[in-house]
Amino acid sequence: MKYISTRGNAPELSFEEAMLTGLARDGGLYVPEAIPTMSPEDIAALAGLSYEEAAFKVMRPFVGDAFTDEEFKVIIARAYAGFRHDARAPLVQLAPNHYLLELFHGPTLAFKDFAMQLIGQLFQFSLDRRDERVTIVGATSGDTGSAAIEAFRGLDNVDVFILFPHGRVSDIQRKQMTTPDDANVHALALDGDFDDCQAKLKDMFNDFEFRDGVKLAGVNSINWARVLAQVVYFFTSAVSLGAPHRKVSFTVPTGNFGDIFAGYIAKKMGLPIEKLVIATNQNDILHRTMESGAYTKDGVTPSISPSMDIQVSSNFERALFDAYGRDGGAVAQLMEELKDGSFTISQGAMETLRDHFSSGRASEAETLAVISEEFVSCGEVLCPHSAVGVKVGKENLSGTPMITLATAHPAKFPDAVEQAMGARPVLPPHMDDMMHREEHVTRVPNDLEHLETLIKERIAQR
Ligand SMILES: Cc1ncc(COP(=O)(O)O)c(C=O)c1O
Ligand SMILES: N[C@@H](CCOP(=O)(O)O)C(=O)O
Repeated sequence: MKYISTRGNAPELSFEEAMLTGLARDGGLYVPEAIPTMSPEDIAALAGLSYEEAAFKVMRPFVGDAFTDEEFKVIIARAYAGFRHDARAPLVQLAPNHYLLELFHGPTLAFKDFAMQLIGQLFQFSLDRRDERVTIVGATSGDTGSAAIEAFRGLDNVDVFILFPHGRVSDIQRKQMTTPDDANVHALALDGDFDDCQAKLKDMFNDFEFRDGVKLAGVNSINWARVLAQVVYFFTSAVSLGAPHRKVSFTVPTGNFGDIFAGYIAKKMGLPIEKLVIATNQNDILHRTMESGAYTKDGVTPSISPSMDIQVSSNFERALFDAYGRDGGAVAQLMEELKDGSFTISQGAMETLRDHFSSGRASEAETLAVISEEFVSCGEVLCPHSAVGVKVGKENLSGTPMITLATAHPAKFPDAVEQAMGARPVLPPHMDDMMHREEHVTRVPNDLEHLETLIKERIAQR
């Protein structure tokens, strides 16, 4: 299995190399050269397996010879051992034909744990075997950061620097990132929004002297392994509702487009998915793009679903790559145009995108209303991101079962939930003293040179 860049001008890599490399050297994102498929019989055979067993079967073909079967099984087992629900990703019913996939039972209470816990194990295995060390820099709008810190804290051969937008994450999200006191964890509060954090991260990858000097690695969904791990729960949830004999649809609260892209990969692998619905908050660039064919940046407005406050949606590039017939030159051209704020997608590519994806948006008032309605109607307390999904999912109900992804635990966003339903959700016991823990954080300007210098100094001190 080889991995190629969406911009067509970087070396082809193995799974392990692509995982440790992060961004391709031409600025693109790695994708498999070909998507392995599963037959209806293969998919049917997932029924009754544990989450870990299903994960092995779904991901194995992508991994090639990087790990033996036994090694990969041990890695998967360790990754999910810390989840607080036996099913890992339980499905609950909200209404006739509408289901909620709870993805917040991992250690940091968001869907990011599914991939990050696995990546943490994969990195440890690879780095130990190669006797190497890396510097991970991550950009976060709130959830990726804490998941990465949890997965890599305390390791000798990894430093983790997390850039988060100062003042634009919830208090709990910030505390999750700033209270670990491990020497290899560095929380950096950047003066800017998430797009600034992600842009700086990509600038670091494109500065080859810095990148090679610190051995930069990425654990955002830039990293293919992140996307791959997220493919699994599309299979397990669909199979539990009757796939491959019955089609299902998914609605995915979307920001950086990694999660819904994982659903698209599941579909390409053979999972019978009728619709993949992109659900956006008021930062609705993806919804506007699906309607108009023009991807136009419009500034980020802070919302009550802060993890989705994104305008430059990194993984959309992977979808464009396929929609343009895997023409890396065409994608590179669009990304060049985006530097001036927008690009227009060709009619043919838009038709391909619309074959797979539809979209919707939820305003702040609609998000709050859904939190309250679902609590009253079925007792489910939604986080604001999941509520955006449920609102859009409801609008797309048909004869096909709809699975909406619940991407975070409501207790990560107590203010919004309290505003909606008048009560504050409770943190799980392992986090209940979170607000009283001491914070370790450095405020940083939105400046590449400053950030690179700081990172080099911190590494030198270790
Ligand atoms: C809670 C939550 N929901 C939804 C999203 C959006 O997911 P994606 O960026 O994969 O589109 C994020 C951020 O990634 C998130 O943290
Ligand atoms: N919402 C994310 C943004 C980064 O997304 P990623 O999937 O590329 O890591 C967050 O919570 O940080």
